[in-house]
Amino acid sequence: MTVLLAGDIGGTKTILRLVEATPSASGNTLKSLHENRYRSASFPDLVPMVRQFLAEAEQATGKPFAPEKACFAIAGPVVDDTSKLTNLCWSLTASRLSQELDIDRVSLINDFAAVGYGVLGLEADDLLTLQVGKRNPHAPIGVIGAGTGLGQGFLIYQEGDYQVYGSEGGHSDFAPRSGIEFQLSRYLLEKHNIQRLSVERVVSGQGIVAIYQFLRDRQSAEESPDVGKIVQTWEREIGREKSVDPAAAIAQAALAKSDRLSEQTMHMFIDAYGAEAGNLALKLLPYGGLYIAGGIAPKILPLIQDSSFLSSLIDKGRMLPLLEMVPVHIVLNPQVGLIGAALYSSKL
Ligand SMILES: Nc1ncnc2c1ncn2[C@@H]1O[C@H](COP(=O)(O)OP(=O)(O)OP(=O)(O)O)[C@@H](O)[C@H]1O
Repeated sequence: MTVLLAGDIGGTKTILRLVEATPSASGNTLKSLHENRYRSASFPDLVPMVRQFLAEAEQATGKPFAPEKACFAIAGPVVDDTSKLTNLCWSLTASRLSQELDIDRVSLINDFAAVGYGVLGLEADDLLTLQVGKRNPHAPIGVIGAGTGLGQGFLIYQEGDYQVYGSEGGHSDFAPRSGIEFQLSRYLLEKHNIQRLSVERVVSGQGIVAIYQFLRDRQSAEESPDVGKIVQTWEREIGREKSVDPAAAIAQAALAKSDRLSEQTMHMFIDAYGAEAGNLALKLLPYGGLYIAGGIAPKILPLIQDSSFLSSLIDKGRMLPLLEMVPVHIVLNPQVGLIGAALYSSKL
């Protein structure tokens, strides 16, 4: 039996989990021992957070823990086991963490690579299937997920096992497909005074707000006082810590069908999200499955199921019959990255 430490480190929150790994016929059986979540910005570095977590775990269970292996999934690029987090002033290297935390083997992986490992460890209940398709067990698997940003990754079957690859696909160009999407693209280029538009600026939480502002500014529908107030508060707080979450407010108003502008916003967002998932599918032909992860999809499930998500995903002209064969699943388990980090650490 081995004690592992898994972490999912985001710009906003970090979740840490202690896991017991027991060898079994199918590899390792993992059992969660203790878990906690922390506000990332409340700590100057990961080391004091892990020390506090281990002390809390000891207090809660009455026994001390000394993990032998650890894997941290990080929202940002990881190069040579080193990462500088995008939205935090943390600079992490596996060797320093190993030394300061006294953990033999430590690995840092990109958060979307962790989601990639995690999809291999999901149960049927963790998924909602949008399209059954025609699954090929050894074909590539694609992973895409809108949250604070837009993550993309993929898995390729090699030598009897899937190898997982992160990517920076969320930073590829937004490809408008209709008059209104071209107008949105021009609006954002001019607004931010930029030369090119990443798809992440549209397909993410910030994208929901950006689409809302675009539709509001062109007076596409009347603004409701409730949602309008939240968006205006957020706009006043630019460059400061935010006290409101306008993407959540817009999505909730759309779900409740209480605000036409929010409904139009979510319709455009979901259309663009589906289209980008389809772009990833065209590049990978992921007959092993296309997994829609990220924090947003499970929160807007009825909208995704009832709207144009799947039709935008497969509607790629002559390629439609190929994309109809791709199994498409929404990942409902928000801890898929943590599951992936635990699985990865068990193999270190
Ligand atoms: N109900 C909701 N509907 C739509 N978007 C939402 C909702 N609640 C939160 N969001 C948006 O989801 C984004 C956060 O996504 P997620 O929960 O996946 O976090 P994350 O990307 O893992 O971030 P981090 O790890 O940095 O905390 C934010 O942009 C937020 O505005």
